[in-house]
Amino acid sequence: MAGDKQAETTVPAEAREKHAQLAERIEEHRFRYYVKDAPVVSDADFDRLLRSLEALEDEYPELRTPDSPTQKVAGAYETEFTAVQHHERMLSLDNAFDDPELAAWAERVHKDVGSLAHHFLCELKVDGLAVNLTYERGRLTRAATRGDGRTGEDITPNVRTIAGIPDRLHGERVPDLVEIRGEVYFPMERFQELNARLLEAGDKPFANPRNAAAGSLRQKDPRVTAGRPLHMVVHGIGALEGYEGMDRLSGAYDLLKGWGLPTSPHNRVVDDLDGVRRFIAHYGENRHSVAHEIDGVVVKLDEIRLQGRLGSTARAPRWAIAYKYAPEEVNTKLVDIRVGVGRTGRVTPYAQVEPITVAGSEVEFATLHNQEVVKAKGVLIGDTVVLRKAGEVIPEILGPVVDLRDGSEREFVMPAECPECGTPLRAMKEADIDLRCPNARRCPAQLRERLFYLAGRKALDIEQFGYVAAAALVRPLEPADPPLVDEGDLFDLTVDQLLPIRAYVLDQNSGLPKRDPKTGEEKIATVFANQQGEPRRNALAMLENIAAAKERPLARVLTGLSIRHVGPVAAEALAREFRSVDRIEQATEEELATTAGVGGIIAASLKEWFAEEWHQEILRKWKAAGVRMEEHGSGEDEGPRPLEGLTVVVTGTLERFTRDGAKEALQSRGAKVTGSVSKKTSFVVVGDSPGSKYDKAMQLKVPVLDEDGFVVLLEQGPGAAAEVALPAEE
Ligand SMILES: NC(=O)c1ccc[n+]([C@@H]2O[C@H](COP(=O)([O-])OP(=O)(O)OC[C@H]3O[C@@H](n4cnc5c(N)ncnc54)[C@H](O)[C@@H]3O)[C@@H](O)[C@H]2O)c1
Ligand SMILES: [Zn+2]
Repeated sequence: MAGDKQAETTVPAEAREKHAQLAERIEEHRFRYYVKDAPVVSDADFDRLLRSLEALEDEYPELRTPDSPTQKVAGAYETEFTAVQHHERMLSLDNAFDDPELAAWAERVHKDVGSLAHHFLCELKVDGLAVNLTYERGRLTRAATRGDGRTGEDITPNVRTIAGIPDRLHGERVPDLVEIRGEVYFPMERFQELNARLLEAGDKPFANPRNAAAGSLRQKDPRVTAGRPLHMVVHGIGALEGYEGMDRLSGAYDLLKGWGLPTSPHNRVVDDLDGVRRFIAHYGENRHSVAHEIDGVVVKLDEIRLQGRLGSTARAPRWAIAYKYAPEEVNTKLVDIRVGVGRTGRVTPYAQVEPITVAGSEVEFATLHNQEVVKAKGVLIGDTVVLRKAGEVIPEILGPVVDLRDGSEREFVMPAECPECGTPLRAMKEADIDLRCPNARRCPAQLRERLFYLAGRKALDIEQFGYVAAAALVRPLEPADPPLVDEGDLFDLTVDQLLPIRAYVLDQNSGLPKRDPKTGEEKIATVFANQQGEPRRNALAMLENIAAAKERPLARVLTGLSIRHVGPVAAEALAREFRSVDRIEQATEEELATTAGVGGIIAASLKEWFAEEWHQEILRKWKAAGVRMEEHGSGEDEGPRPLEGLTVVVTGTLERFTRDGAKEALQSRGAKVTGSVSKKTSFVVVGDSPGSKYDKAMQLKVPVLDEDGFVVLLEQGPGAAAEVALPAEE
């Protein structure tokens, strides 16, 4: 192609120029990534750059010269480490970003192997740094980074400090020479701690765990590496001498494991593309059940001879592909650090970032927990930061991209006063890191959060009573006096009180006013009335739902009071034991503390709560309004309690019930549900993968019910259930 003069002239100067620029940018990012261990763009952004270079080369194949960044394994740099040759080349991987790309790869494989039997080996793509270990006659003689695939950096002394990498292979048939390829990673849960330590010592924090792995391993002084919690997972074999008979890669891994190498427990051989898809889907959903970060799945042809038949390009093997998951990390700007006030007055800093889409949702705020965490992360306002959104978890900031600082960044200072009511903040106990706003009753933020919680699913479950309504009732712009100064008057609200209210429309994530996307102005609304000044339909529904909520069971009412530490589970236990708010109040701390599911901390917290005069007033007002503050008497409206007196343990996963659902079904029929099996246990209900409780039941000869037996117990009672219980055998 290079000699094709005619074709060369068809590349417009513009495209040539663009290609050169892109290539240069890519090389610069690679240098920052592989040598400095401090990239300034996210992997996703980097991949996009590389892909646009590829697209350009697809259009003008003449641009695809051997020295293009698309054609080589990145990493040929002069560094402070000694350069060493790999016996066999270390390659990169081709990527598939979606199912059609994966299918196209599988199709090519099928075509190339023809009718020969073959399997796919699915592995997790560990997000770390590639290393090559050379074992000669079973002894680790050298460890190197990948480098440009032929030549890497000698990091032998560093690698020797990693626990889990054997110095000697054991077993009988150890080869004369073997190159072991694998990934070194830094566990996510140790990452923050490392940055905190680095900052304390005046060193630069890492932006994410991958950089921490690379930076920890590529240390001039191996003692530094030794102090870092690095791990390795094996994912390939290079040169091999003096060993015959490896025919499947999966089998080879078993062999390596036997020699003492850290192989992955997650690898799986599947028969076809559908099996691959299932593996990909499974780990897409369980990405965080694994000890290391995953950025994808690597699919390999398992038959080693067929691998040889497919061969490799200059950059990557044809017999493997990396399926990439949607990135969970992005880089964005830390616009500000604000503080929010929670239901219990706790004041927590949170990050406001330039809005960005990550893992499928738009993110503008990320949690920062407390002022110590802000410090430990080493982020400054104005920094470019690495933001991570893992699954359903609240977005978090991992670390700053220090190399992009320009000096305009500033440190966050925790405010001394509540941002919403101006009360001086303080720690409630001496050792507390958390600061709180002590104005519990009237702080608009605390009251708003309490009301929102009270109306939520876990408490009184009042539909149409959302965050915007809570905010409007507590701190309207008009009228001057808010309808609610605490939750006492909630059940006495009237339409007439609602109609004149004008308020900011607040965003539930930030507690800040929402903005009009067009004008950028803060949204203000008559929340409960339409333009004619008539009540909105959902405002009327809200009032109806508030009235209906007076009839909620005691546990929900208790939960709704926002008593510290009294969540739905404790409330349930209290309601069951004491059956009315009055009796809970009259109980001694001792009695409360010894109640199953309550305990000392909750008992003390309850005593504190009842001692507060304004709490008493809430109770008086709610009672007067007709809120039910006791369980209905043991009689008609409670329903029969056919399982009264039984103690039941549920273990393992049931198909037709969630754990909570099973528990509730038992409790509502009067049974006591406990966590451990004893002689007093009436039945043990056993689902899938039950564990030690099942063994214990067998040992103590407690009747065991499977899921069908459980249904019998619920529907027909203990007598019938005993008939279908598994015989308690020796
Ligand atoms: N942010 C930046 O500035 C920047 C710069 C350069 C590269 N990068 C990132 O680095 C990656 C590109 O590097 P690459 O060329 O090494 O390609 P790659 O990471 O996409 O794939 C190849 C590598 O995957 C690793 N790997 C992990 N698990 C594996 C397994 N089970 N089996 C086989 N290999 C496994 C191996 O180390 C192998 O070298 C991309 O994610 C890219 O975004 C980022
Ligand atoms: Zn306050």
